[in-house]
Parts: sequence; C-alpha cells; structure tokens
Amino acid sequence: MRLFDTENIHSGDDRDEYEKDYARLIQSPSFRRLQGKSQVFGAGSGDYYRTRLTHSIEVSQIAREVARRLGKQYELLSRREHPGLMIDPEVVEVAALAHDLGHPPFGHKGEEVLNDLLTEEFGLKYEGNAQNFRILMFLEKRAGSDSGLDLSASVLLGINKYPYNLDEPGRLKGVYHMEWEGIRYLRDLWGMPEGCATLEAQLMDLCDDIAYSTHDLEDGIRAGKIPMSRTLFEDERIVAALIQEIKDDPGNHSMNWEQIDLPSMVRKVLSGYLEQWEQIYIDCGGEPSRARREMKARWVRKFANQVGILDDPAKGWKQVTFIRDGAQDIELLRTMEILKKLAWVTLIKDFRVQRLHKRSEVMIRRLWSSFKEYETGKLIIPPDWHESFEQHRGRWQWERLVADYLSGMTDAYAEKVYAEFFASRSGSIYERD
Ligand SMILES: Nc1ccn([C@H]2C[C@H](O)[C@@H](COP(=O)(O)OP(=O)(O)OP(=O)(O)O)O2)c(=O)n1
Repeated sequence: MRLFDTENIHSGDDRDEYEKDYARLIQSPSFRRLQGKSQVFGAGSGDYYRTRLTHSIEVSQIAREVARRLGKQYELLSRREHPGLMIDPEVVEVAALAHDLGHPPFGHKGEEVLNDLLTEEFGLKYEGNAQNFRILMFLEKRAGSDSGLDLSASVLLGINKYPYNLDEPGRLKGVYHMEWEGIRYLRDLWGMPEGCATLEAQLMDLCDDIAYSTHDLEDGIRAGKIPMSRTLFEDERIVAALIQEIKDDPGNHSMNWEQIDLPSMVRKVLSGYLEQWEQIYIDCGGEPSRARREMKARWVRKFANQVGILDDPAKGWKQVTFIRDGAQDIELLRTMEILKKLAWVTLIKDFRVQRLHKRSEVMIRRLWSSFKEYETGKLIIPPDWHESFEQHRGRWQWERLVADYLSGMTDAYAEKVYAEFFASRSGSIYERD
C-alpha cells in the first residue's frame, strides 16, 4: 500500500495517486470478473439486469457526484489536517468501484456457503468485505509487484466499512487477520478512532445502499416480480412479509422502528412508491421502459440530494447520513430500508431465485470437496494458483487458497468447472480457462 505520494514506478509518470489507483483497479482481472457475478438475478439471466460490475459502476457514479457536492457544501478538512475527515470524489469513486471485488459467484448465497464450509471444517471465516482486502493487498498482481495492487491508503480505508478484525470471536464482518495488520497500521497512522470509518468509506457505503435499493426494484419491475399497481400496498401478504422482515432484521438501529406505527409506515412507502409509478407511467406515455428508468432516477436523486454530514457525539466522530433540517432524516432511512426489503420479499425470496440459491449451494459444496484436500486438489487447480501457494507456504493455508480460488470464479466459470467434474459429459479440455 502507498502511504504518501511516493515515487512513480515508470519515469516520466505524472499521474496523481488516484489516477494510478483507478488504472490499476479497472485493469485488474478481479474487476473484470465482476461482470460475471450475480447481483440478485444470476449473471447471464438477461442482459438487462444488474451484475456486480454494473452495480459497482452505478455506486461509483452516485458517490462521486455526492462527494463533489459535499465538498462544496461543507468545510471539509484537507488530507493533511485529518485524512479520515475529508471527502475526495476520486477516492470515493475508486473505493466504490472496488467495494464488491470480494463477492464470490452466486451472490450472497456463495458467500454464505463458503463461510459455512470454512467454519465447519477449519474454524476459518469467509466474508466478502474481508476478501476485498485479500484481493487488493495480496492476490491481484500488477506490473512491478507480485503481491497486491499497492493502492493508496485513502482508497483502502475508503473501502473499509467494517473497521474490525474479523478473526476476533463474535465478529461477523470486518477484515481478515493478516490484512487487518496493514489496515490497522494505516488507521493508527491516520489517528482513526476505534470502530469509526473514514467519511469516504461511509459515503461509499451509503451510496451502495442508494444504488441497490433503487436498481433492484427497477430490475424487479422489469422481471415482472413487482406488481405495478396500486394494489401493492393493499396486498396484505406483501405488507405482512415486509413487517416480518423488518422485525427479524431491523438494519441500522438508529431507525427506531419500535417508536412508529410500522404497518402504516410500510403502507405509506408502498403507496408513495406506486403513486409515483402511476404518474410517471402516464407522463411517459405508458411506455414501461421509460417509466422504469424515470422512476429509478427520481428515487436516486431523492436519496442522493439528502446526503449530508453530521457530528456523531456517541462516537466523537462524523457521520455521513441523510439529513433534513440539520438533523438525521430517520424517515428517509426507514424508507430506503423498506424499499430494500421490498426487493427482498418480492425477488430474493421468489422460489425461482431460491432454487438458483439451492443450485449454487450444491455446486459450491461439491467444488469445495473436490479441491479441499491438498494432495488431490493441487493436481486440478491451475498452476499459477499452486505456485502462489508454494510461494507463501507456511503463511497461507491450503483451504484459504481454495476459498480464494473458488470465490474468484464467475458464475459461469463455476458452472463450467462443475460440469467438467460432475456432468455426464464435459466440453473439450483444450478450451481455454
Ligand atoms: N441474500 C441476499 C442478500 C442480498 N442480495 C442482494 C441485494 C442487493 O442487490 C445486494 C446487497 O449486497 P451488498 O453486498 O451490497 O450488501 P450490503 O452492503 O447490505 O452488505 P455488506 O455490508 O455485507 O456488504 O445483494 C441478494 O441477492 N441475496
């Protein structure tokens, strides 16, 4: 990682730090592979739907715009005064582009299954956010280095939404122990308070939520999974399912759900959402694709325009959040959460998506069992992976390397390897991997 504006590897290179970060990231294979990883619908199930790549690009575009506005609106500190309390649009853009690199194939189901396998058998963890750092700091290679992309401290900390050592007992999200050493060193150098993320990381995180809470619904409407009629908020099954989801997983605790009349809030959000849809649909001359685009854009603007910075007295730090009249806009936070849950109950819990999850689980479990023993796994893993293992022998466990290899696969590549091993007849072995 680069702490300061260091010397350039190529003489005559006059790019600034973040131009280098941006170039290294978007030219990396891990970044390209995001195009083949599922967001909600399986990658490859239709060119219209988001993949992890198009999602990351949308997050970066929203985050960059908001960052620029915040820079004009607030008197932010310079990187020299306090590096964790400034917002640079270019840093936020690169952090957003990199924030989902650690996602395995088949979306969150892949993450859950890999974690179960590592935990059950080896007492290790797998987590997408932690894997980001493993990829950026060790697994990716660039010209001039065999280990990691050597990104700037600002970008690495801009991706670090969970500033904890994941390997501590009881932690569900964070950074694996080995990478945490480096991240903690940077945090100490920057004087970051315990448990606080930089403003850039917080902004990236909020823009991630803005992007997926709106685009998942756009995809869901297109897929015909979200009924576009005013009856949605009268649909007791959907309302009840949403209420149950919120009770089971209240998200950010500052939302204080217990202080409100939950059924009316849910109905209000659903009816507001649909009123807008009906009006927009009419304004767009009844053309569904234009109406979907228009509605998504309106919701993104509604959320993005409310983002601001507040003091967080509980943490003695600053918070990037929705703001109205100088205070946190909890109503808007709740609205966003309800839209996320609407995608959850209408799309993710749909039996076809659940079947895809089931299929993913079977594939990842069987691939895992094929590679997990070193003596047999080393014969079927690509040679460069085996070389990396030999290079780091004693420091990297084989099972961690297998998790790295499997999680780097796109959905289609995982399907291909699975078919080679388990389908009755595989394709040509001379097809390039
Ligand atoms: N079981 C799940 C959970 C989520 N999603 C989808 C919905 C969103 O499009 C996206 C959310 O994933 P993120 O990794 O961006 O989620 P968070 O930022 O909320 O989680 P984390 O903090 O773990 O990154 O994944 C899904 O398809 N299936």
